[in-house]
Amino acid sequence: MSADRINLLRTKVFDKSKWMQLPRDVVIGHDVIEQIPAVCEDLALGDSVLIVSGGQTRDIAGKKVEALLAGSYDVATFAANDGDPLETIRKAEAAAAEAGFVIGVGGGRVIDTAKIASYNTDRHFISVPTAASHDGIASSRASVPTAEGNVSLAAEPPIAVVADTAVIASAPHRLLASGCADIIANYTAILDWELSHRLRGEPLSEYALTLSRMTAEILFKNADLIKPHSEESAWLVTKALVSSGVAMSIAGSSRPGSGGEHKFSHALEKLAPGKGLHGEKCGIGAIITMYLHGGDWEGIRDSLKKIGAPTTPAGIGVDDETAVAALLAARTIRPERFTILDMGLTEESARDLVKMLYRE
Ligand SMILES: NC(=O)C1=CN([C@@H]2O[C@H](COP(=O)(O)OP(=O)(O)OC[C@H]3O[C@@H](n4cnc5c(N)ncnc54)[C@H](O)[C@@H]3O)[C@@H](O)[C@H]2O)C=CC1
Ligand SMILES: O=C(CO)COP(=O)(O)O
Ligand SMILES: [Zn+2]
Repeated sequence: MSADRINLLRTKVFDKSKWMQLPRDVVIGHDVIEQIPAVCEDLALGDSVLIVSGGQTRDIAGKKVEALLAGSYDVATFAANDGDPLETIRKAEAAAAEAGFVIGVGGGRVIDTAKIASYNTDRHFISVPTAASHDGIASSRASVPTAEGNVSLAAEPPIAVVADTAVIASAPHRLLASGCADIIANYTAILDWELSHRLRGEPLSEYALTLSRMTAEILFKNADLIKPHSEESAWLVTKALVSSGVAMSIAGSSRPGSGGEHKFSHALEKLAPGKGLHGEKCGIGAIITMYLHGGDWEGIRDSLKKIGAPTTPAGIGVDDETAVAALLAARTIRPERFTILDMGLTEESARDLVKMLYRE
């Protein structure tokens, strides 16, 4: 190797720098919500806390967290309502600026609101999921709906995750199944990432990719064990969701967990707002994108079925024509994120795919 080439490689190696932020304390298990005061004390985050939760999730666990901390901290609360997400985030930021640290208690929307507000006000954030419905529990990204479709924003990765399996197992099974589908979608997200790497030279993180794939594999292999209202299932899925979020934090983007199937899901959210949960739509999308990649699409469909997640647009109250429109509109969502759906899918093919792959 010439001296010039060696110097070039050296420069490349020494120029490289990356900052990954990962959770410090991850506490998962039965009744661990009781350990929140100990976690806060261990991390020495300050004297005042903002607890962000939703209308329903405040009753499910938010009030409990408020009561547990009331003796030792100055506690303020914020309700992440169903209104305009950007407006909610702005208000949450104003509230976070008055507190020493932030705790998000709820589903994906609440946790995203709390983690963006924390990031923008430079506050530490603790993630307390009430459902294993999404892999944003531990990630450093937030997915926020806008008029142009969901955008992926930088967000505060949780310094701690406290996931109480008793709370999570009590949630409707649909939420757990949706979280499983969000993880199973990692398979196709990774294939899209590799495609973009080969075709466009997009940088790839081997570690993030491997962790994301391994997480999907563990869940895929254990699909038979995922049962409604079982704490063991809640434990298995929550661990996978944390691991998938860590993969995103390693990558510094949602790439390891979000490809064409997510663009399809975001397009559906625009075309049929409120129909289906996030993970449900991603799982349905992954059936088609896996087929387009030439992979085991039937395996994806069958594991979703086993877990109890929907496998057709009809399963979430969406008609086939809307699914076709979402497949075609996927390319308009985050066009810089190249996926198999950005390779010239025609309307005729989209219609054929929907007819062929979405049969009960
Ligand atoms: N930041 C990231 O990396 C990621 C973010 N997301 C985002 O997360 C959101 C999806 O999260 P979801 O949790 O599916 O939606 P969500 O936050 O809207 O929650 C769905 C419903 O479940 C209810 N719920 C939560 N816990 C419950 C419990 N224990 N019992 C009964 N009901 C309960 C909520 O009140 C809500 O009505 C989307 O906005 C999505 O974009 C999804 C994946 C990754
Ligand atoms: O949902 C995600 C990973 O599961 C990430 O969300 P985005 O598709 O908005 O990046
Ligand atoms: Zn997702």
